[in-house]
Amino acid sequence: MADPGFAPAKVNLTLHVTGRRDDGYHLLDSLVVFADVGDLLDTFPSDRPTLRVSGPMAVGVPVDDSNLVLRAAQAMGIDAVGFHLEKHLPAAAGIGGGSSDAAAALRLLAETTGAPLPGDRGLSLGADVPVCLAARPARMSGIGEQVDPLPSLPPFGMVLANPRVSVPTGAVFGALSSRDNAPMPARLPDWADARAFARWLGEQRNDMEGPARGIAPAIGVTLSRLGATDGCLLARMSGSGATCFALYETLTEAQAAADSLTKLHPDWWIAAAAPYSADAG
Ligand SMILES: C[C@](O)(CO)[C@H](O)COP(=O)(O)OP(=O)(O)OC[C@H]1O[C@@H](n2ccc(N)nc2=O)[C@H](O)[C@@H]1O
Ligand SMILES: Nc1ncnc2c1ncn2[C@@H]1O[C@H](COP(=O)(O)OP(=O)(O)OP(=O)(O)O)[C@@H](O)[C@H]1O
Repeated sequence: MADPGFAPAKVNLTLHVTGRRDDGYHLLDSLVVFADVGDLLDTFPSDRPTLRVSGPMAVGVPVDDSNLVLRAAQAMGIDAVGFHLEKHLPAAAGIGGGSSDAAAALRLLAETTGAPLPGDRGLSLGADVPVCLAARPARMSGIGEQVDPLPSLPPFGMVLANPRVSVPTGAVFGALSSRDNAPMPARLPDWADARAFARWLGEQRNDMEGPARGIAPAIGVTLSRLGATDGCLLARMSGSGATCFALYETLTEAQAAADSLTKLHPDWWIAAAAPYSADAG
Protein backbone atom coordinates (compact mmCIF):
# COMPACT_ATOMS: atom_id res chain seq x y z
CA MET A 1 0.00 0.00 0.00
CA ALA A 2 1.24 3.50 -0.82
CA ASP A 3 2.27 5.59 2.21
CA PRO A 4 -0.45 8.30 2.57
CA GLY A 5 2.13 10.60 4.20
CA PHE A 6 4.50 10.52 1.22
CA ALA A 7 4.28 13.82 -0.71
CA PRO A 8 5.90 13.10 -4.09
CA ALA A 9 7.28 15.78 -6.40
CA LYS A 10 4.81 16.74 -9.13
CA VAL A 11 6.22 17.06 -12.65
CA ASN A 12 4.33 18.82 -15.44
CA LEU A 13 5.63 16.94 -18.50
CA THR A 14 3.53 19.35 -20.57
CA LEU A 15 1.79 22.56 -19.51
CA HIS A 16 -0.44 24.25 -22.06
CA VAL A 17 -2.15 27.49 -21.02
CA THR A 18 -5.39 27.48 -22.99
CA GLY A 19 -7.35 30.47 -21.66
CA ARG A 20 -8.18 32.64 -18.71
CA ARG A 21 -11.33 32.73 -16.57
CA ASP A 22 -13.03 35.96 -15.53
CA ASP A 23 -11.54 35.62 -12.03
CA GLY A 24 -8.02 35.69 -13.52
CA TYR A 25 -7.24 31.98 -13.05
CA HIS A 26 -5.77 30.30 -16.11
CA LEU A 27 -7.17 27.26 -17.90
CA LEU A 28 -4.57 24.54 -18.33
CA ASP A 29 -4.04 21.28 -20.18
CA SER A 30 -1.18 19.40 -18.54
CA LEU A 31 0.27 15.91 -18.47
CA VAL A 32 1.33 15.38 -14.86
CA VAL A 33 3.45 12.61 -13.40
CA PHE A 34 4.94 12.13 -9.94
CA ALA A 35 8.50 11.25 -8.95
CA ASP A 36 9.61 8.93 -6.17
CA VAL A 37 11.39 11.80 -4.42
CA GLY A 38 9.36 13.90 -2.02
CA ASP A 39 8.52 15.15 1.44
CA LEU A 40 7.43 12.92 4.33
CA LEU A 41 4.52 13.86 6.55
CA ASP A 42 3.41 12.24 9.79
CA THR A 43 0.89 13.10 12.50
CA PHE A 44 1.21 13.04 16.29
CA PRO A 45 -1.30 13.69 19.08
CA SER A 46 -1.67 17.37 19.97
CA ASP A 47 -4.47 19.42 21.54
CA ARG A 48 -3.88 22.27 19.07
CA PRO A 49 -2.69 22.65 15.45
CA THR A 50 1.09 22.14 15.55
CA LEU A 51 3.70 21.82 12.82
CA ARG A 52 7.35 20.83 13.10
CA VAL A 53 9.51 20.99 10.00
CA SER A 54 12.88 19.25 9.58
CA GLY A 55 14.95 17.87 6.71
CA PRO A 56 17.42 19.22 4.13
CA MET A 57 14.92 21.73 2.63
CA ALA A 58 13.34 22.96 5.90
CA VAL A 59 14.93 26.42 5.92
CA GLY A 60 12.39 29.12 5.09
CA VAL A 61 9.34 26.85 5.12
CA PRO A 62 6.63 28.61 7.15
CA VAL A 63 5.50 26.88 10.36
CA ASP A 64 2.51 29.17 10.96
CA ASP A 65 -1.05 29.07 9.57
CA SER A 66 0.22 29.92 6.09
CA ASN A 67 1.71 26.42 5.74
CA LEU A 68 -0.51 24.40 3.43
CA VAL A 69 -0.35 21.41 5.81
CA LEU A 70 -2.11 23.37 8.58
CA ARG A 71 -4.47 24.92 6.04
CA ALA A 72 -5.39 21.40 4.87
CA ALA A 73 -6.25 20.37 8.46
CA GLN A 74 -8.35 23.53 8.79
CA ALA A 75 -10.16 22.69 5.53
CA MET A 76 -11.11 19.31 7.06
CA GLY A 77 -12.30 21.00 10.27
CA ILE A 78 -9.60 19.31 12.39
CA ASP A 79 -7.86 21.39 15.09
CA ALA A 80 -6.35 18.88 17.48
CA VAL A 81 -3.48 17.48 15.44
CA GLY A 82 0.29 17.76 15.25
CA PHE A 83 2.31 17.26 12.06
CA HIS A 84 5.93 16.50 11.46
CA LEU A 85 7.02 17.46 7.96
CA GLU A 86 10.38 16.22 6.66
CA LYS A 87 11.13 18.58 3.80
CA HIS A 88 13.15 17.24 0.86
CA LEU A 89 11.67 19.28 -2.02
CA PRO A 90 12.66 22.90 -2.68
CA ALA A 91 9.82 25.44 -2.19
CA ALA A 92 8.39 27.73 -4.88
CA ALA A 93 10.05 25.42 -7.39
CA GLY A 94 7.31 24.28 -9.81
CA ILE A 95 7.20 20.74 -8.42
CA GLY A 96 4.23 21.31 -6.15
CA GLY A 97 6.04 20.96 -2.82
CA GLY A 98 3.42 22.78 -0.75
CA SER A 99 0.51 21.32 -2.75
CA SER A 100 1.81 17.76 -2.38
CA ASP A 101 2.27 18.33 1.38
CA ALA A 102 -1.33 19.60 1.60
CA ALA A 103 -2.57 16.55 -0.30
CA ALA A 104 -0.61 14.23 2.03
CA ALA A 105 -2.19 15.99 5.03
CA LEU A 106 -5.69 15.46 3.56
CA ARG A 107 -4.96 11.76 2.89
CA LEU A 108 -3.48 11.18 6.37
CA LEU A 109 -6.33 12.93 8.18
CA ALA A 110 -8.98 11.13 6.14
CA GLU A 111 -7.32 7.82 6.97
CA THR A 112 -6.66 8.44 10.67
CA THR A 113 -9.91 10.23 11.61
CA GLY A 114 -12.36 8.90 9.02
CA ALA A 115 -13.34 12.52 8.21
CA PRO A 116 -14.42 13.01 4.59
CA LEU A 117 -12.05 14.68 2.12
CA PRO A 118 -13.11 18.24 1.19
CA GLY A 119 -15.68 18.29 -1.62
CA ASP A 120 -13.36 20.34 -3.84
CA ARG A 121 -10.50 17.82 -3.30
CA GLY A 122 -8.34 20.66 -1.96
CA LEU A 123 -8.68 23.04 -4.94
CA SER A 124 -9.28 26.04 -2.64
CA LEU A 125 -5.91 25.30 -0.98
CA GLY A 126 -4.10 25.41 -4.32
CA ALA A 127 -4.78 24.58 -7.97
CA ASP A 128 -2.27 21.70 -7.84
CA VAL A 129 -3.79 20.01 -4.76
CA PRO A 130 -6.42 17.83 -6.55
CA VAL A 131 -3.82 16.27 -8.86
CA CYS A 132 -1.43 15.84 -5.92
CA LEU A 133 -4.23 14.11 -3.99
CA ALA A 134 -4.50 11.57 -6.82
CA ALA A 135 -0.66 11.22 -6.92
CA ARG A 136 -0.73 9.18 -10.12
CA PRO A 137 -0.10 10.02 -13.78
CA ALA A 138 -2.97 12.22 -14.97
CA ARG A 139 -4.16 14.73 -17.52
CA MET A 140 -5.03 17.86 -15.55
CA SER A 141 -7.35 20.53 -16.94
CA GLY A 142 -9.67 23.37 -15.96
CA ILE A 143 -7.66 25.42 -13.47
CA GLY A 144 -6.55 22.13 -11.88
CA GLU A 145 -9.90 20.69 -10.73
CA GLN A 146 -10.25 18.23 -13.59
CA VAL A 147 -7.97 15.23 -13.05
CA ASP A 148 -8.21 12.32 -15.50
CA PRO A 149 -5.93 9.38 -14.64
CA LEU A 150 -3.80 8.15 -17.54
CA PRO A 151 -3.53 4.52 -18.61
CA SER A 152 -0.08 3.06 -17.97
CA LEU A 153 2.96 4.92 -19.32
CA PRO A 154 6.13 3.29 -20.69
CA PRO A 155 8.94 3.02 -18.09
CA PHE A 156 11.48 5.88 -17.97
CA GLY A 157 13.94 7.58 -15.62
CA MET A 158 13.99 11.26 -14.67
CA VAL A 159 16.38 13.86 -13.36
CA LEU A 160 14.99 16.92 -11.58
CA ALA A 161 17.28 19.93 -11.32
CA ASN A 162 16.73 23.27 -9.61
CA PRO A 163 19.36 26.04 -9.80
CA ARG A 164 18.18 27.19 -6.36
CA VAL A 165 16.24 30.14 -7.65
CA SER A 166 12.68 30.38 -6.31
CA VAL A 167 10.06 31.59 -8.77
CA PRO A 168 6.61 32.73 -7.54
CA THR A 169 3.86 31.06 -9.60
CA GLY A 170 1.64 34.17 -9.79
CA ALA A 171 4.46 36.27 -11.28
CA VAL A 172 5.00 33.77 -14.11
CA PHE A 173 1.28 33.60 -14.95
CA GLY A 174 1.31 37.43 -14.92
CA ALA A 175 4.20 37.54 -17.40
CA LEU A 176 2.55 35.29 -20.03
CA SER A 177 2.46 37.01 -23.42
CA SER A 178 -0.23 34.68 -24.78
CA ARG A 179 -3.04 33.11 -22.78
CA ASP A 180 -5.07 31.40 -25.49
CA ASN A 181 -2.88 28.60 -26.74
CA ALA A 182 -3.73 25.25 -28.29
CA PRO A 183 -4.43 22.33 -25.93
CA MET A 184 -2.82 18.91 -26.35
CA PRO A 185 -4.56 16.59 -28.85
CA ALA A 186 -7.89 15.37 -27.43
CA ARG A 187 -6.80 11.73 -27.74
CA LEU A 188 -3.43 10.82 -26.29
CA PRO A 189 -1.41 8.18 -28.15
CA ASP A 190 -0.47 4.80 -26.72
CA TRP A 191 3.31 5.28 -26.46
CA ALA A 192 5.35 2.14 -27.23
CA ASP A 193 8.41 3.09 -25.17
CA ALA A 194 10.26 5.96 -23.50
CA ARG A 195 11.68 7.18 -26.81
CA ALA A 196 8.26 7.40 -28.47
CA PHE A 197 6.87 9.08 -25.33
CA ALA A 198 9.68 11.68 -25.24
CA ARG A 199 9.35 12.32 -29.00
CA TRP A 200 5.65 13.06 -28.58
CA LEU A 201 6.24 15.21 -25.50
CA GLY A 202 8.82 17.15 -27.53
CA GLU A 203 5.99 18.24 -29.86
CA GLN A 204 4.03 19.61 -26.88
CA ARG A 205 4.94 22.63 -24.71
CA ASN A 206 5.30 24.28 -21.36
CA ASP A 207 3.83 27.71 -22.11
CA MET A 208 5.24 29.08 -18.84
CA GLU A 209 8.84 28.35 -19.79
CA GLY A 210 9.39 31.57 -21.79
CA PRO A 211 8.09 33.97 -19.12
CA ALA A 212 9.82 32.01 -16.33
CA ARG A 213 13.15 32.21 -18.17
CA GLY A 214 12.65 35.98 -18.39
CA ILE A 215 12.25 36.13 -14.60
CA ALA A 216 14.98 33.58 -13.82
CA PRO A 217 17.61 33.25 -16.58
CA ALA A 218 19.25 30.37 -14.64
CA ILE A 219 16.42 28.19 -16.04
CA GLY A 220 18.02 28.43 -19.51
CA VAL A 221 21.35 27.23 -18.09
CA THR A 222 19.61 24.35 -16.29
CA LEU A 223 17.86 23.24 -19.49
CA SER A 224 21.04 23.26 -21.55
CA ARG A 225 23.00 21.38 -18.86
CA LEU A 226 20.27 18.70 -18.65
CA GLY A 227 20.01 18.52 -22.44
CA ALA A 228 23.75 17.81 -22.70
CA THR A 229 23.71 14.78 -20.35
CA ASP A 230 24.24 11.30 -21.88
CA GLY A 231 21.00 9.62 -22.88
CA CYS A 232 18.76 12.67 -22.35
CA LEU A 233 15.58 12.22 -24.42
CA LEU A 234 13.91 15.52 -23.47
CA ALA A 235 14.67 18.48 -21.18
CA ARG A 236 11.89 20.87 -20.13
CA MET A 237 10.73 23.04 -17.23
CA SER A 238 8.09 21.80 -14.77
CA GLY A 239 5.17 23.99 -13.67
CA SER A 240 6.10 27.64 -13.26
CA GLY A 241 9.77 26.73 -12.66
CA ALA A 242 12.51 26.97 -11.84
CA THR A 243 12.86 23.14 -11.55
CA CYS A 244 13.56 21.47 -14.89
CA PHE A 245 13.41 17.78 -15.68
CA ALA A 246 15.08 15.46 -18.17
CA LEU A 247 13.81 12.05 -19.30
CA TYR A 248 15.95 8.94 -19.94
CA GLU A 249 15.20 5.39 -21.05
CA THR A 250 16.27 3.96 -17.70
CA LEU A 251 16.73 5.00 -14.07
CA THR A 252 20.39 3.91 -14.32
CA GLU A 253 20.99 6.49 -17.07
CA ALA A 254 19.14 9.11 -15.01
CA GLN A 255 21.32 8.34 -11.98
CA ALA A 256 24.52 8.69 -14.05
CA ALA A 257 23.25 12.01 -15.47
CA ALA A 258 22.38 13.29 -11.98
CA ASP A 259 25.88 12.35 -10.75
CA SER A 260 27.63 14.15 -13.62
CA LEU A 261 25.41 17.24 -13.20
CA THR A 262 26.09 17.31 -9.45
CA LYS A 263 29.83 17.43 -10.19
CA LEU A 264 29.29 20.47 -12.44
CA HIS A 265 26.82 22.20 -10.11
CA PRO A 266 27.31 21.00 -6.53
CA ASP A 267 25.18 23.94 -5.32
CA TRP A 268 22.05 22.95 -7.31
CA TRP A 269 19.24 20.71 -6.02
CA ILE A 270 19.47 17.61 -8.23
CA ALA A 271 17.63 14.28 -7.91
CA ALA A 272 17.34 11.15 -10.05
CA ALA A 273 13.90 9.58 -9.79
CA ALA A 274 11.59 6.89 -11.10
CA PRO A 275 7.92 7.64 -11.78
CA TYR A 276 5.72 7.22 -8.69
CA SER A 277 2.06 6.26 -8.61
CA ALA A 278 -0.07 5.95 -5.46
CA ASP A 279 -2.01 3.06 -7.02
CA ALA A 280 1.09 0.95 -7.76
CA GLY A 281 2.08 -1.90 -5.42
C1 LIG B 1 1.61 26.16 -12.55
C2 LIG B 1 1.06 24.93 -11.85
O1 LIG B 1 2.00 24.44 -10.91
C3 LIG B 1 0.84 23.83 -12.90
O2 LIG B 1 0.63 22.56 -12.32
C4 LIG B 1 -0.24 25.22 -11.10
O3 LIG B 1 -1.21 25.71 -11.98
C5 LIG B 1 -0.05 26.18 -9.94
O4 LIG B 1 -0.67 25.58 -8.85
P1 LIG B 1 -0.54 26.19 -7.38
O5 LIG B 1 0.89 26.55 -7.10
O6 LIG B 1 -1.22 25.21 -6.49
O7 LIG B 1 -1.34 27.52 -7.56
P2 LIG B 1 -2.20 28.39 -6.55
O8 LIG B 1 -1.48 28.45 -5.23
O9 LIG B 1 -3.61 27.93 -6.58
O10 LIG B 1 -2.13 29.80 -7.26
C6 LIG B 1 -0.99 30.65 -7.26
C7 LIG B 1 -1.26 31.78 -8.24
O11 LIG B 1 -1.11 31.27 -9.58
C8 LIG B 1 -2.13 31.78 -10.44
N1 LIG B 1 -2.85 30.64 -11.06
C9 LIG B 1 -2.78 29.38 -10.52
C10 LIG B 1 -3.40 28.33 -11.14
C11 LIG B 1 -4.11 28.57 -12.33
N2 LIG B 1 -4.73 27.57 -12.97
N3 LIG B 1 -4.18 29.81 -12.83
C12 LIG B 1 -3.54 30.84 -12.23
O12 LIG B 1 -3.59 31.97 -12.71
C13 LIG B 1 -2.98 32.68 -9.61
O13 LIG B 1 -2.48 33.99 -9.82
C14 LIG B 1 -2.69 32.29 -8.19
O14 LIG B 1 -2.79 33.39 -7.33
N1 LIG C 1 4.34 22.82 3.09
C1 LIG C 1 4.96 23.79 2.44
N2 LIG C 1 6.17 23.58 1.86
C2 LIG C 1 6.78 24.58 1.18
N3 LIG C 1 6.29 25.81 1.05
C3 LIG C 1 5.10 26.08 1.60
C4 LIG C 1 4.38 25.09 2.31
N4 LIG C 1 3.23 25.62 2.72
C5 LIG C 1 3.21 26.89 2.30
N5 LIG C 1 4.34 27.19 1.64
C6 LIG C 1 4.60 28.50 0.98
O1 LIG C 1 4.23 28.34 -0.39
C7 LIG C 1 5.18 28.94 -1.28
C8 LIG C 1 5.19 28.15 -2.61
O2 LIG C 1 5.78 26.89 -2.38
P1 LIG C 1 5.40 25.53 -3.18
O3 LIG C 1 6.47 24.56 -2.81
O4 LIG C 1 4.00 25.16 -2.97
O5 LIG C 1 5.73 25.90 -4.63
P2 LIG C 1 5.11 26.11 -6.05
O6 LIG C 1 6.27 26.34 -6.94
O7 LIG C 1 4.04 27.15 -5.99
O8 LIG C 1 4.51 24.79 -6.52
P3 LIG C 1 3.76 24.61 -7.90
O9 LIG C 1 3.76 25.91 -8.63
O10 LIG C 1 4.45 23.54 -8.63
O11 LIG C 1 2.43 24.16 -7.41
C9 LIG C 1 6.49 28.90 -0.50
O12 LIG C 1 7.31 29.96 -0.85
C10 LIG C 1 6.06 28.95 0.97
O13 LIG C 1 6.09 30.26 1.49
